[in-house]
Amino acid sequence: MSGNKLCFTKMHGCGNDYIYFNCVGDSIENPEKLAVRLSDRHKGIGGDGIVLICPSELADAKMRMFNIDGSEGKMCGNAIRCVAKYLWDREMVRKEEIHIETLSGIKTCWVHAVEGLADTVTVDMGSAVLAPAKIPVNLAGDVIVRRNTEVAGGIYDITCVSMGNPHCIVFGEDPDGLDLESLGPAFEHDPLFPERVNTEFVQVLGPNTLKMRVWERGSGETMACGTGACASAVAAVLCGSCKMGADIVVRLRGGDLVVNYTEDRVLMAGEAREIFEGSVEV
Ligand SMILES: N[C@H](CCC[C@H](N)C(=O)O)C(=O)O
Repeated sequence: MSGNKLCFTKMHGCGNDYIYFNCVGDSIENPEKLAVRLSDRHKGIGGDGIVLICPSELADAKMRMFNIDGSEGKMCGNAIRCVAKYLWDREMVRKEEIHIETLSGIKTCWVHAVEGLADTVTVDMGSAVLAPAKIPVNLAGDVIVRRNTEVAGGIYDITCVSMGNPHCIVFGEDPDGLDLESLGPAFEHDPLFPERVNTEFVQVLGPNTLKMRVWERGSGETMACGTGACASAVAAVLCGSCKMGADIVVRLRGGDLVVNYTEDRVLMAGEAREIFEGSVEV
């Protein structure tokens, strides 16, 4: 540890909680290592990873996020809503549209405020990417939709979508009955996915309503995954269970997200919550 103290803000979106650092003034050395140490729920602050809010020459701010294992995610749906809230609440950015640079491009956020503070945020998550090579997944074909595949030590019908990060969606019965501790890593580390994968286990509850559990690449099971909710909604439309252009409610362990998938973009809306601030020796 360098011995200096850094201020942080603990925030979550549907229970997907991260430790946020305002790097507009400070830079952080070795965020990969910091993510591992501070995410520990017993010896650290506790969280699904860390998020750096950095200056950007292309947008209002730049978001970098690191999973519990220190790997950097290219996009994070729950975190980007919290970054928009952070910028709005502190009057760092008070605009109708807030543009945030990520490793998967610049995303646009719209803040919905209650008594002057951001309550929910809508994000234009960009287009869903379906080409296997761009997800990436080592399977042939134009798209992977309910493809019967040998993976994770069994045979599953999988659908693969990228929302700037890789997702594998498995439809079935109530996911609460699944042993994610063994199933999750088996998918995450299957050689089918050269960059590993986030895996969503989804039950169709009714028209435009899904129930989802997720095993995240680099973080394990989380209470919610924004990009995963988007990928699951896209997959459900591709499989004919949900309608393109409809508001699809994705029920996650930590709360609900609403996703609207059209040909050219995926919109996601959900809560963004600030829990506490603190300082930590880094
Ligand atoms: N574990 C993901 C990043 C976090 C995504 C998730 N927390 C979200 O809200 O989108 C990855 O390595 O691709």
